[in-house]
Amino acid sequence: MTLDTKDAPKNRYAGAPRAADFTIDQDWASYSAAEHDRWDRLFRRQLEVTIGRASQTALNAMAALQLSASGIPDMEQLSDRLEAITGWRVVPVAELVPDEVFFDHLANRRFPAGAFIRPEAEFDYLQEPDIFHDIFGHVPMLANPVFADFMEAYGKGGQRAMQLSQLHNLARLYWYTVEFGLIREAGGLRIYGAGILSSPNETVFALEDDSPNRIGFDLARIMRTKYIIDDFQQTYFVIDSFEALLEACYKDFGSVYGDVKIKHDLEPDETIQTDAIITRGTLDYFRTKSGP
Ligand SMILES: C[C@H](O)[C@H](O)C1=Nc2c(nc(N)[nH]c2=O)NC1
Ligand SMILES: [Fe+3]
Repeated sequence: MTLDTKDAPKNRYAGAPRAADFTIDQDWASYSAAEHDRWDRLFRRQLEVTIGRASQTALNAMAALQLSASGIPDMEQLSDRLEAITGWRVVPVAELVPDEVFFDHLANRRFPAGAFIRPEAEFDYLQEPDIFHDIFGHVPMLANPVFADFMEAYGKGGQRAMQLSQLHNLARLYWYTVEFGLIREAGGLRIYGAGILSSPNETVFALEDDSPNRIGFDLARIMRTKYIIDDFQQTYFVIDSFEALLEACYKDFGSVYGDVKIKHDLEPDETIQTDAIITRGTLDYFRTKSGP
């Protein structure tokens, strides 16, 4: 078994022929033994750290979708299992797609997943979403009917937000829920955000470190809150249930955008009077990071 040779392209799908909707052929047979082995090691490590920390919804869905350490999933076969549960399919793309393309796929219950797997050199951390982040992090939540409705509604909301040029506000909702969301469950706070679920260190940090704030979900507050893209989050927002999240998003966003537009943006570590503070963070991690 040969590990990635150093001159292996970082993303061998980068030049793949793509359709108008940016989808490509996953060409599952072209994955190397080294790539399948990397999936298996990522999967085993992450499953171990997510047990007891991930939302029960996500863990149940992993079993229902037969996600396992048996090599990189074939998105067609995985989609057939997912579609039978919530009507969603996973479509292969080479890399990040333009926002309007992303929203159109979500609005049609298609989740664009990167077909490439991170190179060995980026085993622990990579910036853009690869197949492990997209399938281990995002797909299980799409097997939950309520969350599946929320993601479709988000796709439709995205197209409108672009017309109203308030996409940055909606992208913050995606960031603080779909990517970095926490939920209150019987056993305490649990994780449903894909960006956390696919990161071994942030899975522990998000629930157990004293540094970050943990604040009750508030739609307009979230739309005003800037976020960090290259480190742990300084603030996590907590929903009471996926039903409550969906309910909150059935509001007319037009009026919410109006409110948000006239108020100033909030820093990622800021807390305000109206916050439902669950844990007030020490922010120590960030203070030490940014030097004495
Ligand atoms: C829209 C969303 O907020 C974000 O900007 C995007 N995410 C993604 C994207 N494209 C892919 N493939 N995966 C994403 O997660 N394009 C845009
Ligand atoms: Fe993601």
